[in-house]
Amino acid sequence: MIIMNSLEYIKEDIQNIAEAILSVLNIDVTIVDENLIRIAGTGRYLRKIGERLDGYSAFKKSLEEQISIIIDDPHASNICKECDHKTYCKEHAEVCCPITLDGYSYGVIGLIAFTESQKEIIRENRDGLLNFLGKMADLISNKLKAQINTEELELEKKKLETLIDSMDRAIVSVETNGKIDKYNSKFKEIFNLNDSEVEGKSVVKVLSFINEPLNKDFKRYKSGMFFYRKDGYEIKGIYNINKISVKDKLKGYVIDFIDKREAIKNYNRINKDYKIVLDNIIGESNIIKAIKNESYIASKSSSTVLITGESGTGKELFARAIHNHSDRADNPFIAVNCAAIPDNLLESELFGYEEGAFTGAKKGGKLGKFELAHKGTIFLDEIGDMSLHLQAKLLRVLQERELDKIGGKSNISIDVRIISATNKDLEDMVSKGIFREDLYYRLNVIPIHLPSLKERREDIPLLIDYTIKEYSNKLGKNVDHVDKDVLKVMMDYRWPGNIRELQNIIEYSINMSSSSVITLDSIPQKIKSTNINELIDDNREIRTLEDLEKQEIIRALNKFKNFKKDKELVAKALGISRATLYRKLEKYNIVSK
Ligand SMILES: Nc1ncnc2c1ncn2[C@@H]1O[C@H](COP(=O)(O)OP(=O)(O)OP(=O)(O)O)[C@@H](O)[C@H]1O
Repeated sequence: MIIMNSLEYIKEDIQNIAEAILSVLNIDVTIVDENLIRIAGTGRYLRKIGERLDGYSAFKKSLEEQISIIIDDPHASNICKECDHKTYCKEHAEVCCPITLDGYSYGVIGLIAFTESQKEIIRENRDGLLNFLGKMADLISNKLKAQINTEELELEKKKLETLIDSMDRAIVSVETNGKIDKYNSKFKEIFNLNDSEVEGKSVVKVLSFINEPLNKDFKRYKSGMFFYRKDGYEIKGIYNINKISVKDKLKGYVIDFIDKREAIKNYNRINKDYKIVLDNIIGESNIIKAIKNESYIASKSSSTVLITGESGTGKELFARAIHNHSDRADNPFIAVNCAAIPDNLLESELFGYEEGAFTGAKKGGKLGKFELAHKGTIFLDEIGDMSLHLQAKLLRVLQERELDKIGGKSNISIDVRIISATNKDLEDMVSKGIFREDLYYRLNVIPIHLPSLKERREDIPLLIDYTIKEYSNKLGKNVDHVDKDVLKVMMDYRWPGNIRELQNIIEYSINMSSSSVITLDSIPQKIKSTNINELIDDNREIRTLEDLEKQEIIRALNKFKNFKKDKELVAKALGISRATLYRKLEKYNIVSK
């Protein structure tokens, strides 16, 4: 919208003013705009509205020099002598005055005498008329100012409305008595309301959960969780109430609301540009290529995926890429680290609870990660750390596709794809009875095993290159490669922490580098002497040989348990005879089928 700051836009008012002046003074009036185009006029000037005053004239001088001019004797006037219209001018006298606003000329208003008697009026009232015309010019410029202000306000209002309407937050402003004043479209949308249910209504009638914070305990509840129900429609989210004060006087409130599920969806949408896809995962080794291929196939299915691999091998990265290639990509990807949350909290984190489920339960209850991941993917990282109690609950969710919330009266059906990951040997845990076998099979429909970095050394140069770029950028340095000695050391190193460790080492080295190349001087000491470090780095408890032997036998038995000639295969795999195998089973008290 362009602000209409020209007399053209108030010409009707100006014409009324011209006619009013004529009726009082009985002298013709004409008004031109900043381009000397006549926009109002009386008498013979009425027909000339819209015409332009060409050439030099008193009006032009008045406009350009912002001065009032009075001509009561055209023959003696210097202005008239120079005027381009002098040969056919029928004017006997004139008074004109510039219309200015904020130092800018918007036009000129003039009184014109076409008869001797009109000329006499001008002559006799020179000062009075000049003063009067000045007042009329002010009247017009004030009118123009009011018009500009109104349009500016209108423009600001439109901008604000558009801004507020395009927000992904619902917003409502209320007066001090709680009456709804303004709201945006998102507000109606998330609460499933139409204008007639909102306009002028009391906010606590529309949203009962606002009653307490607004009327009882503002300090305590100025933000909180809400649960809203209307005709079978339900949403949960978070509200914030802000006071609006003018000169320390409370004038009302602005309340904003976030629909939790939508916020997560939007988060995912916003991050779409940075969404990891399989092509962005660095690695050209055959093994990684094969895994990318398996992952792509897995992304097109809704079966569970179990990603195994040492810490830092990219399990979460692959899980995200699988989600992003799937038809769930527009819905949430929710990652939960089962090892990082204490067991009693993990249950409510995963499954949520209803309001009043237990002492200390939050008002409005809590949405569980499974609910948040509805129609998307949940990534259960470190699944091997989940307690048996929660394993049983998870199994139920997998089997029934329903959630049984703590304190919930009814079950909630969910549509979530499960990808889990672990760096533990789940099969071993199953054999020891610390991971449920039935759950293991449910989770492991599509197994993906990520190799450690040392198993795909050919990818190390690529990863170094990529990571240098990433961290050089982040740290504002211009390091761009490693020299050949560093490359050799890095190719030989054992990388127990895999890619995460490689990132850590590159970040350190970039910090230590003073040129564009990373040399042996800038890399950490620990990776320079691989062999010694292998010994130092491996902090695992030393196990007895008997213990190791027992574990390997159990592993082999598990591996071949579904084969007919399992004992023969086990013995062969262990490099011992069947008789020795039986002896050892007895020795270690291992019961097998
Ligand atoms: N192939 C890869 N290309 C680029 N970066 C990678 C690659 N694989 C992993 N990374 C990066 O390495 C880091 C560790 O990856 P991620 O967290 O996926 O590993 P993880 O196996 O899930 O680790 P943990 O078991 O410790 O949770 C992340 O910063 C990730 O972006």
